[in-house]
Amino acid sequence: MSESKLVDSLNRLSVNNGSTVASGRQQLLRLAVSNQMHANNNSSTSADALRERQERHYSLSSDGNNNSSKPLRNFHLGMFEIGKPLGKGKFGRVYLAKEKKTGYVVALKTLHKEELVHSKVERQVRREIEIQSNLRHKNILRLFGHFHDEKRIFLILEFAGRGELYKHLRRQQRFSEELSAKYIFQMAQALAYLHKKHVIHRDIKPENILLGIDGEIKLSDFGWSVHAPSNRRTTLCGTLDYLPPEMVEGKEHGAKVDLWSLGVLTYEFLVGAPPFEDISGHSATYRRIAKVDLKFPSFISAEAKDLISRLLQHSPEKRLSLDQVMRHPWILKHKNNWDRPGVDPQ
Ligand SMILES: Nc1ncnc2c1ncn2[C@@H]1O[C@H](COP(=O)(O)OP(=O)(O)OP(=O)(O)O)[C@@H](O)[C@H]1O
Repeated sequence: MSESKLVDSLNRLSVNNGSTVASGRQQLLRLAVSNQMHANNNSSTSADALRERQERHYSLSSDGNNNSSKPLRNFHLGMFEIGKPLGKGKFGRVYLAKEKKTGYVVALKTLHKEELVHSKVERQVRREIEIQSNLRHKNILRLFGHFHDEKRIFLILEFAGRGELYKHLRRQQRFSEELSAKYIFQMAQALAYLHKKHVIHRDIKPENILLGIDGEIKLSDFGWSVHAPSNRRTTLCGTLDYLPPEMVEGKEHGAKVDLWSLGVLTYEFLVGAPPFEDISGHSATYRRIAKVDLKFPSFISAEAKDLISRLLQHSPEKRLSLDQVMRHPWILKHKNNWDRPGVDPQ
């Protein structure tokens, strides 16, 4: 199908054609709820059906062998009813879509091959697909499968009903200590799962986190992630504000980079801006990171300061472990209040 025909079909099939932004959001939440009800009513859920189909037809192995992730002619565009665009990525749009057979709602991400080649990121995308499709955790966005046509690659992703966490943060400016603690605990659980599978994410930031229908964290964007054996990793990647000293200084790095970024994330949730941001430019930010030039506004609690300072340690070995994060007094202090109405952003 050509791009214009696809857009045409989008307009005709739009799940939410012509409605206002507010009612659009409600509509999306309803769809996510319908996914959940679907799941509750069937012993074998639609998500399971999608996954089973994927697993039967994609013999993915974790050995990093590229041939193993070649899509067979299983999924194709005709299997989906395409709905409204959910957002725009660097290499194409993301659409709401429904698998016709099961009625299961997913997010379909399109990547234009030509643009991937032009930006020299084909290997990165292949790695993202290989890594993400092997992950199963409630706080990690599922990649059910992928397929391609002549011009585009399509990723079949779990639909995150409450959208980007970044947007909620910008709208609220900063999160309460309760909500921040809840998110950081869920992030620590997701990272513990990844690290156990020897995967380092390396690009943790609010823009790469989505929220599920119950307001739960869905870590996404595995474009910079790597399988972490014992070899050196010195590629400079990630967003400046979240880079740990060892990467700024071009040294080898391991899973502890994600612990540093978790510290930056905790700070940004509570303060509304990352800790080493410097408007005078990149080299000033680099210098502040290398010096761990950390300052707290007065409204941050002593427990939160303690956790952040123990994560933002220059030396990777000195950073807290994920287990220690999950058992930290700041987390324990707020744990009982997480299910209280009014904690989650609306
Ligand atoms: N699974 C999803 N569920 C709901 N909305 C999504 C989903 N995936 C993406 N979106 C929406 O689409 C937007 C763009 O998608 P995405 O974040 O993947 O693009 P991107 O930031 O350019 O990522 P990449 O760097 O991988 O290209 C997001 O900001 C989000 O609003």
